[in-house]
Amino acid sequence: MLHLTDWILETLVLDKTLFRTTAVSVLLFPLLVVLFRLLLKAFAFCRCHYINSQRLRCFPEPPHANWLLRHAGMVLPNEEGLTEVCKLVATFHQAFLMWLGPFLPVLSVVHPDYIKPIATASADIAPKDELFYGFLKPWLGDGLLLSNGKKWGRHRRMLTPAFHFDILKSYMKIFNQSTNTMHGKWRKLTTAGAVSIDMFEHISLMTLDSLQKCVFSYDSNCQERPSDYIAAILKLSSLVSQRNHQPLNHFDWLYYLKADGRRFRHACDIVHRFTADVVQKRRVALSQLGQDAWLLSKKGKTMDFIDILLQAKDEKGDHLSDGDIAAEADTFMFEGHDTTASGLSWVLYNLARHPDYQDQCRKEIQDLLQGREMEDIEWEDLPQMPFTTMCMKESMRLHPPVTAVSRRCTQDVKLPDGKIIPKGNICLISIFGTHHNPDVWPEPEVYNPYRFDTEASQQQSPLAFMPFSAGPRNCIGQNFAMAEMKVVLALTLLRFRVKLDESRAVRRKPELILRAENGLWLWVEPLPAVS
Ligand code: HEM
Repeated sequence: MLHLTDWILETLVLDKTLFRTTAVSVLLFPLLVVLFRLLLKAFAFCRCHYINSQRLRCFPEPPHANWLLRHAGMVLPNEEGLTEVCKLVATFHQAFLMWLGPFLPVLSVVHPDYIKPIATASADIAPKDELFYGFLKPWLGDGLLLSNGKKWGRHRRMLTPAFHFDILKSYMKIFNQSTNTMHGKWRKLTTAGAVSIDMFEHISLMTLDSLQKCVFSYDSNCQERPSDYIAAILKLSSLVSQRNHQPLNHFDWLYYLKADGRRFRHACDIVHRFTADVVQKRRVALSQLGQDAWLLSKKGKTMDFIDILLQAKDEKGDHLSDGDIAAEADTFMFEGHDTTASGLSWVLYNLARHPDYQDQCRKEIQDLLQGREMEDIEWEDLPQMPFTTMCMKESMRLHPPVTAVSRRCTQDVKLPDGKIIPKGNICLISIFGTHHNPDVWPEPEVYNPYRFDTEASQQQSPLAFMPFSAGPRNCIGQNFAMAEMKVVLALTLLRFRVKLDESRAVRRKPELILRAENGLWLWVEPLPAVS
């Protein structure tokens, strides 16, 4: 009996041990598999990284800041950072490789010959890289700026007619009106004489006002009284710029826990609600009236972007969805306001630094408008201000509103000297670097509008000057922007003189667009009307 009990106990103990051993091995096996897979992945990653690093060795590298961070933090988004870029470009005339930490190489390209194969490659071979634009996604969705592949191609074809000259022509009245509103404010501010004004603040509001009218036919009167929608766009632009420079906030889960993340969500909601509302109401009107009656109702009125996008059709005759139209409208509002405001603020700054050129522009515009009853700039006037246009271009060379665009090569890209950019790498097409490259533009820091006279321009590579980028993904709004900038600049110089405010140092600040730290302040002095 005793013997039997012992046997049972022994068996039980044995079974328990066996059970434990089996349980451990059942758990251990998948763990080992996972570990093995991770090891394989790490090995594959190291191998790829090694091969990629070897292939990238043909590109020169500036000295590392330290062995771990390598070049990270070497080019900061401030005045010193831009000075550093100029030094790098003066040393490496075509391209240079920088490592943002041990594993992320970024090839900066600063010469037209090197830029050509990347910028003109098909949008599939050199798509946009998300690293620099990712934070805009919750706001702009799959609009033209952020989409890639087939969707981008279809939308680009459908949206191109929206920027046809016939359409842009009808926006001239809006550009004149919005400028007049801004100047009305300046007149009030300068009743007692010249005052110092932050160009960015005033001009950004004015470009937003214009865009809201061109995109939605909506007059929020935002230049004179606060508008929730416009405040939300300004908030979103500044939050995205801040987030770019705060590495911890790059993690979505952390960012949206913080106050800034919540502010971002709230501002996105305001913007999306406004856009969706306009699109929906317009869609209802179109379906209630029918295409023909709806078009008839628009006769004699300005067709805004929403109207044009509602009618846009692809090759199969399919229309854009409401969501697609909203994303494109939000993209135009974002991409069109700060860029144009930056271009305008910097040209006024450059003309304030060069009063002789400012006078020459003013004379050109006075001659153009001489004897006219209305002080309006007409569509036909735009080609009639060659010197003013040269000054604008030279300003966008020296202070490009967008300083760089990024691409990720999905195939090896061959450069003219035989070097290869290996597939998978990020290329930063440095617009600022190219515009400041002494090999491309002698004495690059000198503001000289004559670089853009007809003869000199013909001798330059078309990629030496590319404020609007180049190739298939260039700026779709460049003619819109040039027309608006010419109207605003011409009317401003006609009515005001701008001078440097020596008490406030101007320090450049490359964010999503090129700004000035603490604003760009100029003295604005009203001019007597010329009869
Ligand atoms: C001075 C003013 C402007 C400058 C300097 C400028 C510059 C640029 C640049 C450099 C790009 C290329 C971005 C990239 O490749 O990552 C771009 C793209 C774009 N721009 Fe502009 N822009 C200006 C005004 C405008 C305006 C007024 C609009 C619309 C109303 C606009 C709409 C767009 C859109 C939708 C894209 C994306 C195009 C695509 O990827 O197919 N831009 N812009």
